[in-house]
Amino acid sequence: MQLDVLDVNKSYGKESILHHIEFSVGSGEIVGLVGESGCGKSTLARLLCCYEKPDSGKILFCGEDTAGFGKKERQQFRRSVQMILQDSLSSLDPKMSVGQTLHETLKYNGVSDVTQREDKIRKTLEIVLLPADLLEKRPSQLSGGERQRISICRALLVDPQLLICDEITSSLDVITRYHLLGELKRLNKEKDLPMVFISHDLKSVKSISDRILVMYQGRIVEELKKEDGFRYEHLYTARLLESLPIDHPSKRESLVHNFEDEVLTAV
Ligand SMILES: Nc1ncnc2c1ncn2[C@@H]1O[C@H](COP(=O)(O)OP(=O)(O)OP(=O)(O)O)[C@@H](O)[C@H]1O
Repeated sequence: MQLDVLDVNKSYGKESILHHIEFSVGSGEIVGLVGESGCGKSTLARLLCCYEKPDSGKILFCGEDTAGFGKKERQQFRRSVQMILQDSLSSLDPKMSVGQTLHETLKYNGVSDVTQREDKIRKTLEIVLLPADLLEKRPSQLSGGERQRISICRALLVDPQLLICDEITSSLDVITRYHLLGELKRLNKEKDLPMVFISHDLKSVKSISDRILVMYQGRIVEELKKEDGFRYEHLYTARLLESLPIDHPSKRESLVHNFEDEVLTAV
């Protein structure tokens, strides 16, 4: 898998949102994307998934220009590039049990055999560490963390080549958040699955990413690399890092560090 974003620009009406965006995601890489609210992260995510088109510039998926995709190619692309959103409750059908939703996903993607579907769902639930009895429940009967794992499970069912995660941990408590990050990192290692990980939470982004792109007012202003200890030079990045909320008491703080260490040492 190779995703190349080449000089992408995007406006809504007269408002220019993205300016000369350029980056690549290679096989097995996790690329973090951070920036203050409104800087264009979700807009970029929608472009990456082909839900919207850039005004100019190109997005190449495995060397193919996504703008040139016909209906069939776009369908195949949407299967290959799965987006997981923050609000997992609204992305799951409230009238369907979790099991029905997962079966529908596989049916839609051409798996007509029920036994095959059951087998795949069971194996994928194991990956996200969820028990099979959750399949009977409706989304409203699950915790936020369980719903988020179901969203990840649904995305994984179709064997994606790239995951785009947009603020998927922000509504979770700190323990569930770091468990999920650990699972995503494990998946990345086991399946060589590349990800674009968008978040306001720099701690989460640093714990999971190989590289971090820093966005400011629709531009990528800096790229931080894990091998350089995510060293930054831009004043804006310093402000982003320094304005991290430290609103938990010291015991909670040390728990966060322990979980971070766990995530980092488990991989
Ligand atoms: N469909 C749209 N039509 C018009 N303007 C839009 C549309 N979608 C986003 N915008 C504007 O584009 C800008 C960037 O929005 P975007 O949601 O991409 O930012 P973000 O960095 O993801 O923000 P947040 O971190 O708060 O989610 C905002 O000013 C927003 O109002």
